[in-house]
Amino acid sequence: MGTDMHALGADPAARPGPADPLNLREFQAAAKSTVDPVYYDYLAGGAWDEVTLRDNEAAFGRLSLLPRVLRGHEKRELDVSLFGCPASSPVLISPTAFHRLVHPEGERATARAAAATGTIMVVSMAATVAVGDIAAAAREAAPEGGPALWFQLYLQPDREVTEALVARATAAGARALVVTVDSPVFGTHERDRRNGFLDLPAGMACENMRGLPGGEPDAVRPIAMSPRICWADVDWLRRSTSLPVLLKGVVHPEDARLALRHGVDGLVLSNHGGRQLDTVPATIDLLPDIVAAVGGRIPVILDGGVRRGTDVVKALALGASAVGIGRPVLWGLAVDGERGVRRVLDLLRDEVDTALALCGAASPRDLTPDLVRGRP
Ligand SMILES: Cc1cc2nc3c(=O)[nH]c(=O)nc-3n(C[C@H](O)[C@H](O)[C@H](O)COP(=O)(O)O)c2cc1C
Ligand SMILES: O=C(O)C(=O)c1ccccc1
Repeated sequence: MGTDMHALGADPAARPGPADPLNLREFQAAAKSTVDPVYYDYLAGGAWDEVTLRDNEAAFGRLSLLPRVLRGHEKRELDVSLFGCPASSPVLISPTAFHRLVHPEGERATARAAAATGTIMVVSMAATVAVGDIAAAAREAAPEGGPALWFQLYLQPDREVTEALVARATAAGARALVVTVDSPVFGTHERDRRNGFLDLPAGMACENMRGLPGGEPDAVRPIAMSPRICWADVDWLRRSTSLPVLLKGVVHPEDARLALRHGVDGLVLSNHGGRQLDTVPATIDLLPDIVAAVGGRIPVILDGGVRRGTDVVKALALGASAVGIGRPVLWGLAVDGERGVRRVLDLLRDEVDTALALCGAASPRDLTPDLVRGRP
């Protein structure tokens, strides 16, 4: 056959076997059959009735793509650069807690896959491996420098603690700080209540929280979610670091405008994968209003429900600079460790490449809002 139908299978070692997942949803199904059901519920679940959880994915399905034809390009260029960090695709790894729940190597394996594929990884403050050790694993996998790690944090009521966390992330080489602002309290996950999943199993801990100021040298401090956190804390952080500061979880256009006024460098448009306030709209439905509020002054990264290359193309066309994926990374990690995460990232990158070509686009820059239609 003259077409490149099976390009994915060109390397026999990488060729999927008959049972290998072929897309991100099949990775979820494969993970479901191997992960302890209590942990699966923790990862897959959302808050209250899980309306937002479902809608994040469903909303992409309500949008259509209207491709352009005869645009005469040879190859696609998927590379992007965000805050001076080059990446091989506009898909980055959103921060998720507790990777060791599904794989003994935990965040180390995820970081190796990110490094090997040229993907920006946002390390969670609630990682089960310390950020310095995650960075070391990434360096081993891509000794020539590799892609960036960013660090996600919840501003702690005790500023000394936040300062120490920022210092650790900075020392580890993190290139940006992603401050999650949608969690003044922790959302209610009824699946976890039903299952009695309240804490990490013995032998696992939030390693970034170990040995912080005000505690015993080896003690792990609980992560505080504090309703007292306000814009003054963002101003303080902005002054206390030279790293780019992004806010994750801004969904109201007025807050996007406030973020600009407070000198924030970027936004992650996120509803926390439907895990915080339930019934918040799907992020893809909010994107046009947030992009309009920001007016191109800072990048907007979207996460929530991205499962296909067409989802990525829709978000980019509507003005996102990049997208993040949360759960699919955990599914890959659960199924096959580093290799599984690599496969998830490669599959999605290939889908984006094909979807771009089919839209008549040579790069994300060619994607414009007129390519996206609401379904009648
Ligand atoms: C198991 C799990 C843990 C998460 N932990 C964090 C976290 O520690 N910090 C954070 O800002 N967001 C966290 N998130 C939210 C993700 O960063 C992201 O917003 C969300 O998963 C995106 O949706 P998706 O899973 O549909 O791709 C978590 C999500 C999941 C599923
Ligand atoms: O589960 C989550 O979504 C999450 O954000 C989190 C935050 C702190 C600790 C564990 C998980």
